[in-house]
Amino acid sequence: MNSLAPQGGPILVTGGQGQLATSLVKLGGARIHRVGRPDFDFDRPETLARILDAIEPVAVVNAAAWTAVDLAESEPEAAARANTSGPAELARLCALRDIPLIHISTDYVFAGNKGAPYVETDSISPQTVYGETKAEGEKLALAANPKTLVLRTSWVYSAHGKNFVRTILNAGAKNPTLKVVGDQRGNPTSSDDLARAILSVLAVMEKDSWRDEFAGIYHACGTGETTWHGLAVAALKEATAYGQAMPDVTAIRTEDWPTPAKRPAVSSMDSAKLKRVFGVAMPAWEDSLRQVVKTLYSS
Ligand SMILES: NC(=O)C1=CN([C@@H]2O[C@H](COP(=O)(O)OP(=O)(O)OC[C@H]3O[C@@H](n4cnc5c(N)ncnc54)[C@H](OP(=O)(O)O)[C@@H]3O)[C@@H](O)[C@H]2O)C=CC1
Ligand SMILES: Cc1cn([C@H]2C[C@H](O)[C@@H](COP(=O)(O)OP(=O)(O)O[C@H]3O[C@@H](C)C(=O)[C@@H](O)[C@H]3O)O2)c(=O)[nH]c1=O
Repeated sequence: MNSLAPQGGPILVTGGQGQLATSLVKLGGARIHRVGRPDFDFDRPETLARILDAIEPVAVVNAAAWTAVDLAESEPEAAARANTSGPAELARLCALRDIPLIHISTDYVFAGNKGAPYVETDSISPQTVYGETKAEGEKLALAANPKTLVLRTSWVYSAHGKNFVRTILNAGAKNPTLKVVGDQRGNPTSSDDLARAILSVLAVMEKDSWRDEFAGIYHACGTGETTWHGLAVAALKEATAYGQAMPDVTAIRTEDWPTPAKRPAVSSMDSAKLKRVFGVAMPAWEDSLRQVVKTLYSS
């Protein structure tokens, strides 16, 4: 993978203490300038221009989002400010300043019934408020700034922040039995891998200068697919190397774990375009999971 040249202007990363923003800070070096609330707040759109003008970035990565999938069902306006109108305004302000924008989106824009990994040209059909607000955000960001790349990722986990892997490891440490949905499939993605991919994309964009064909949608998720049950079992097995007891993990059906938001059944995505255009290959999710579990138990 390409790495970002140490010289060059600042890269603005939104998303505060979130998973991806934290990985970008950890891996991106001195050029990464992370912002979060209250300084940069999609609920207060006037903060956006203020930050852009204070930092004068050469590129922006928007890793800020409303990611509470179930809560979005009852708080659609707040979710839309973070995922739709906020990113649209950010894209508009970037366009006025001729700044490329990498905007992060999700597999939950898809219905989950294709029966094969989704490619970028497949039609979207979000089933949740979170998915709808992200889908609208993609569309408006692409329309507002001709230098927008939308990177759709999925099932993001890391040693920091709130994510399914950490939730399951905590639950497994306390309970001898767990129940996890085994009929939803997707591609687990390490936030460190996603950060490395984004840094490589930025490096190519800088080295080659902007080309119009860079703009558009890309899928960027861990290689290989599994179920939430498969991910839970793999994480818990890795943790046994660090003295954790292995609980009994039962695979259940979606209807046996009722949630306000209806998640897609199979939302796997094909990341081949990212490799084709930027030379970026996403690592196998099992290898990255091993690293994350190691980090969690060594810290
Ligand atoms: N997590 C996942 O499983 C997946 C995530 N994605 C996408 O990847 C991107 C990064 O996700 P991830 O790092 O996991 O998310 P996190 O939930 O870890 O972090 C998101 C951050 O966004 C910030 N934020 C939330 N609302 C607002 C707002 N109104 N204004 C400004 N900032 C806000 C918060 O930062 P603070 O409060 O610190 O300012 C929060 O820490 C998002 O676009 C998400 O939709 C896609 C697929 C899967
Ligand atoms: C914690 C837990 C969850 N589940 C189920 C609920 C749900 O169907 C599935 C996933 O759980 P979560 O709610 O943790 O994951 P969820 O919030 O749906 O994760 C999603 O987040 C957003 C931000 C994205 O963009 C998606 O790519 C995806 O990562 O697992 C169990 O079956 N057992 C459990 O113990």
